Amino acid sequence: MKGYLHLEDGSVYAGELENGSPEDINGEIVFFTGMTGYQEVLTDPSYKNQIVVFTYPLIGNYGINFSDDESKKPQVKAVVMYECTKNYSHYEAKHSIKDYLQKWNIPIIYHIDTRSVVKKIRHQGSMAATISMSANMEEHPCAIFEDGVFEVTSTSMETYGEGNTHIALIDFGYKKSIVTALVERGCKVTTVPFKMIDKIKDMKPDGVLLSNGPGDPEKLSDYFSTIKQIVSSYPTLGICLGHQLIALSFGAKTKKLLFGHRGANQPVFDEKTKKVFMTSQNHSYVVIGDSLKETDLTVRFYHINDESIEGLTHPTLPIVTAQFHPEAHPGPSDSEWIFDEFLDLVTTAKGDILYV
Ligand SMILES: NC(=O)CC[C@H](N)C(=O)O
Repeated sequence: MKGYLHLEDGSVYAGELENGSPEDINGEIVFFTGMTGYQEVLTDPSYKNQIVVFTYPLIGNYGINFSDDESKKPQVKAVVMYECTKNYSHYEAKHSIKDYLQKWNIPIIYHIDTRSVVKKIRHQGSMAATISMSANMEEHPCAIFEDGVFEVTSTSMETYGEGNTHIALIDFGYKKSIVTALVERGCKVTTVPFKMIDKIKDMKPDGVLLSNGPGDPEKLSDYFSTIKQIVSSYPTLGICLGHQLIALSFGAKTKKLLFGHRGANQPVFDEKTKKVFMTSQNHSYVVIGDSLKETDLTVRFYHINDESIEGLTHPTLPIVTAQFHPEAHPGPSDSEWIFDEFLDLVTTAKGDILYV
C-alpha cells in the first residue's frame, strides 16, 4: 500500500507502507548508520517512541534470529528504509524482518530516498515526523515524546547469574547485552526498576550500574538526589542515559545535539590512556562541558568528531561513566574493557566500609 512520510519541515516522501494504520503514527525521526545490527536497534529500549531511518540501503538480508534481541520486543515507533527484503539467508535466522515487524504491528515505510531524509535531519536536526496513509496533512507533525523511560522500565526486580559479585542494575530500559557482559564476568545481576531505587540500600550490592534508556534525562529530575546518594555510596558505572543522570545528579547540565550519534563507528578519545577506540552509540543528549565546573566530575572520554563529552570520572569516588555503549550490540566491542575497569573498582572497594 502507498504511504507517506511527513517531516516537521513540511517535506513529504511517498513510499510503500506495511503495518500502517488509519491513524497517523507520530514520533521523533532519527537515523542509524550501521550496515548491520538492525535487530538490536529495533529492540533497544532507548529508541522508544522514535522513528528510525536505516541509512544502509538493504535491510533484512540476514533475517531475525532468537539471540540478538536487546529486549523482549521491538521498541521503535516505526522504521524507514530504502529496501526491506523478505528474502533472508543466515544459519540462525528464524523470520524475515517484515514478518517480525508485522507480528508486533510496527509500521515500515520503504522505497524512501533515505539519503535525502538524512540530509534534512543532519541540517535541521532530529525532528518530529508522521507516517500517514494520506499525502496531505493539515498541520506539520510536531509530536516528540521524551518520557519513554516511564514506559520501558520493568515493574519488578529480576536476578541473572550466580557469581560472587553482586551488581544492582538500575533499569531505565536496559539492554540485555549489559546483563550478559556482567554475567560473563562472574557477576550476579539484580535489575532494579528505577522507581524502586530506594531498595538498593537493603540489597547491599557490591556495585551499581545505571542503564541506558530513552528520552530526555531531565524528565527524571525527581530522582537526582537519590541517584547522587546511591552513586556516592557504591562503585558505579553509568552507561548512556545512566552517564547523563550521574552528571545531572552532581549538578551538571545536558543539552540536545542537533542530530545525535547513532551508529557503530563513533570514535572516542580516552584522556587516561591517550588512545582512540571505536564505539557503538545511540544518543541525542550530551553533558555540557562548562556545567561540569560546578561539580567534582572530570572528563575522561570525548568524541573525536565534535569533541562532545563521552564519559566522566570522579577524583575520589569509584565512578566511571560512558556516553557510548561498551556492551556494543550492535557495533564494535572495542570498549568492553570498561566493564573490566568497573569490576576492578568493585573488587578494590569490596569490604570497604567507607560506603554507607
Ligand atoms: N542510549 C541511551 O541511553 C540514550 C540516552 C538518551 N535518551 C539520549 O538520547 O541521549
